[in-house]
Amino acid sequence: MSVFLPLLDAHVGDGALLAPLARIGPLILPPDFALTTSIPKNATRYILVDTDSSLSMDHVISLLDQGADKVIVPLALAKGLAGVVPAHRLLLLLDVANVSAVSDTIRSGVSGVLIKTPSVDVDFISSFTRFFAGSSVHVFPAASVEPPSRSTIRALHAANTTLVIPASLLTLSATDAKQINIADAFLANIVSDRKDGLFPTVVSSHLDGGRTLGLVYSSLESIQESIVSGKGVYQSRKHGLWRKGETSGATQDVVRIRLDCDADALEFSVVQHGAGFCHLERQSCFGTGEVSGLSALEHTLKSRLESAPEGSYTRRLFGDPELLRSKIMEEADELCRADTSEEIAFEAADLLYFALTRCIAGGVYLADIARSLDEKAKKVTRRPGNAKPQWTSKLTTTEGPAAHCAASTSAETPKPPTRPAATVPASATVDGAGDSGAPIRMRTHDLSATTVAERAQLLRRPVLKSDEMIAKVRPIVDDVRARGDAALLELTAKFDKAQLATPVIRPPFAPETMVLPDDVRAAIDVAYANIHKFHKAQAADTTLRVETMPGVVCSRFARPIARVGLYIPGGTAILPSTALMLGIPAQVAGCKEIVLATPPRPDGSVSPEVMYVAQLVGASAILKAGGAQAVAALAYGTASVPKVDKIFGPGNQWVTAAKMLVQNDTDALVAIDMPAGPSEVLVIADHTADAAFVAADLLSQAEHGVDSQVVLVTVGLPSERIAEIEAEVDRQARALTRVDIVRQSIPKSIIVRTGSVEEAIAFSNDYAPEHLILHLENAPAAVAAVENAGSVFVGPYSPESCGDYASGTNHTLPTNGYARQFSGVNTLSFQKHITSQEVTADGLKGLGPVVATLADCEGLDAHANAVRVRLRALA
Ligand SMILES: NC(=O)c1ccc[n+]([C@@H]2O[C@H](COP(=O)([O-])OP(=O)(O)OC[C@H]3O[C@@H](n4cnc5c(N)ncnc54)[C@H](O)[C@@H]3O)[C@@H](O)[C@H]2O)c1
Ligand SMILES: N[C@H](CO)Cc1c[nH]c[nH+]1
Repeated sequence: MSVFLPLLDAHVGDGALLAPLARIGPLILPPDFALTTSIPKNATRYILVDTDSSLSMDHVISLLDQGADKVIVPLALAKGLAGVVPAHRLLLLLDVANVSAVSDTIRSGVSGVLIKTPSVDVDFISSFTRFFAGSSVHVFPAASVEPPSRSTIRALHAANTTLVIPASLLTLSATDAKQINIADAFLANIVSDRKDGLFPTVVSSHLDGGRTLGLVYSSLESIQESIVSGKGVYQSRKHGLWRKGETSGATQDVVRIRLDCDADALEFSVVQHGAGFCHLERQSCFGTGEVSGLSALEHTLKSRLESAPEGSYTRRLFGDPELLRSKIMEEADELCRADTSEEIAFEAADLLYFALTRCIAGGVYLADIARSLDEKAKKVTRRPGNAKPQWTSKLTTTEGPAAHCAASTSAETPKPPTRPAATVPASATVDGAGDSGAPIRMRTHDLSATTVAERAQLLRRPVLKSDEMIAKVRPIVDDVRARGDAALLELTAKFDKAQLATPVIRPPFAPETMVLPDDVRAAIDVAYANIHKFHKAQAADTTLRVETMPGVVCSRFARPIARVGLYIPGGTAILPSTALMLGIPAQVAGCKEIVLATPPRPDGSVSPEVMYVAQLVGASAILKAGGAQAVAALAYGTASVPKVDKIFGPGNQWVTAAKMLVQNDTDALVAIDMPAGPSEVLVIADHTADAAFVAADLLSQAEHGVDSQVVLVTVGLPSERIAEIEAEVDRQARALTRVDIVRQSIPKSIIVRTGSVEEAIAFSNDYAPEHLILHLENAPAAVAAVENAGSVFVGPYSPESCGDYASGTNHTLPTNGYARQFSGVNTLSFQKHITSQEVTADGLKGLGPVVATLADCEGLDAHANAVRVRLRALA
């Protein structure tokens, strides 16, 4: 049981308390601060969801999934969560007045309670702990503004309760009338049964599964210093204070300090550096201290990475990632085929050797793997755990088209691993082999039979609520804002699995980073030319001048936005086309700083296609980061990332929410292009439509992401024709490399039956699609009725793909119904307009009295005076 629990909030000063507190027990944190990277990795986190919080049950569960150890929730939430979340992860937040109102069901569904009381009255508190026999009871005197005394902490502990102390009452300095030193609080209960007053202290190795390293002694002074410094400091019975490793270099990082059950001995869990803990230069004072098994392998691999002898096989593996990959696959296969227990152990050992080599090469150690396992064990939401199709299919090596760019790269060029291959299973073959799942179907609705409410429901998109997403991205944005590059690099390692030395690269970009097959380069060049031509024609490069009255000339002229950030998504697909669509108008508009941000691949590189486009559009920097962290870095700038004035580009919900968040922060002083979201298309089809064309158009958007939505609006089509289109969707979908994504997006999509072109267009105008495709007998005539759409594709030979890549129009378009009020990205999005006016003396004689009268009317004398003082001078 902890001696006390600190309650922290996002305003915990400079954060100096965090690491020392994390060494001595769990931290209580508010939800928006709980998962930020400034919380030490070794911290045990209890998240306090206060009574006035609007957090949903799903959100609370997601906090546990993301690694919170426990959540402390009010009664209303506890009622829903008890039985859903394991009791040992759930604590109940209660006001002392409501203690007796807690039902037995709730009591058995939680492992403890945090009770808010006005003050600390130990007798009173003891009287109600019986309601929670067998549970942990934490007491929070919410109104208290004075620090607790050590005797209060002791008394509460004796009553089997733990005191909660807000961070504002805790200090690293000496205890005074306003704050208590954290070591004083931690040691409030400690008693020595020795004459010299010291405490026996067991030192164990955090990395070697808690192996005992030795026995030492601690004093109050040494413990205090260890808590604050995080280094192993003890009390030598002969020489006084002993800072371990001060002379030998064998220092220790303290991960955790614990008191034993009767508070007369301690355990220090440490990471030992140098020759070892023992003065005989051994790991442990008990035995020779030689490590074996996985720890021994880790030691060997680490030293091989630093300096492997010539001819070492491990050295060859570190230098040849392809060989290492093949060996991992081979050994995994052999392990699955092994029969006897001996064979299984033998093959598993081989697999672990290659797997650990992969980890060490990537800077990952056993402790990181253990941490990841622990994090996974904390997840409350379980996945079905089905194998990805390429591992269940008999045909395991089908290469999807995504492999094309890399596959056709010349032999000398290192083959860039294409991200889609890693995240999207290349599962299906053209005949759909390997996938015998249910038909891939949309839901059909007849517009004439729907109520007003049902119609409104059809117009909605299947996206998460933006306020929930904003709450999720806020800690990431705050972290990058506070810690700049350090946070950016950590988040990139976390979410994109790339270990970078620096997040930014600047031109000239190395030619070997842009090596492309000839056909890909030529296609990019044609797309560049078309998009450039169309966007150049949009540039506002002449000054508008209008003489509104004699002698009063008003003008308007455009200037480029100086610094722009262009987000190029990279989670599930590489999108050089988006780099073209954002980079070209920025270049045409004359923006001086063009920062292109995109998530790096796990090896830290950016795809050669995106690199090539970056060079074509004259990017001044490439930020190798994705998600909310990239958006935050662009908005606030870091030591290496230039701050920008406007952020453009599509992205997943993390990107979109972060854009919305920074846009609303006046400190960031940053604009965004539009609230873009998951891709969507609405296709209107009549009797002239080709079923295969229609199906292909629907799927071209459905493959973008699981949250993409596609809508088919039919005009007077009988059921058999609709069935024909549905069969085409199913057949074509099974042939796609991204069939797994389509399987999730298509069922969320709809077919809407209408009786006329007018009815169909009216529905489309209400839906305001990002893309509108017209498969109509007289498609060009229908365009006149289109009121709301991002971009329109007219007639059977205008697939949306042309606009996505190369016809010349832009593909960064408003989604989620925003086409009602936003245009797609265009050259003017990168410019701002300045107005000016020049009024002659005669002009002022005519206009001045009008202005003065209006200023008088508003009671703004100084405004009127600015005119009258001149009119008097002219009189
Ligand atoms: N409207 C358009 O013009 C257009 C064009 C192209 C793509 N898109 C859309 O862009 C999106 C691209 O999404 P994507 O995921 O492939 O790439 P992305 O680059 O938008 O997102 C990847 C990043 O998301 C972050 N992320 C992922 N999971 C996270 C988590 N759990 N916590 C915190 N951060 C997390 C990571 O930092 C990662 O780098 C799709 O929805 C697609 O439909 C839209
Ligand atoms: N269809 C996307 C816009 O919604 C853009 C895109 C990129 N690559 C292919 N298509």
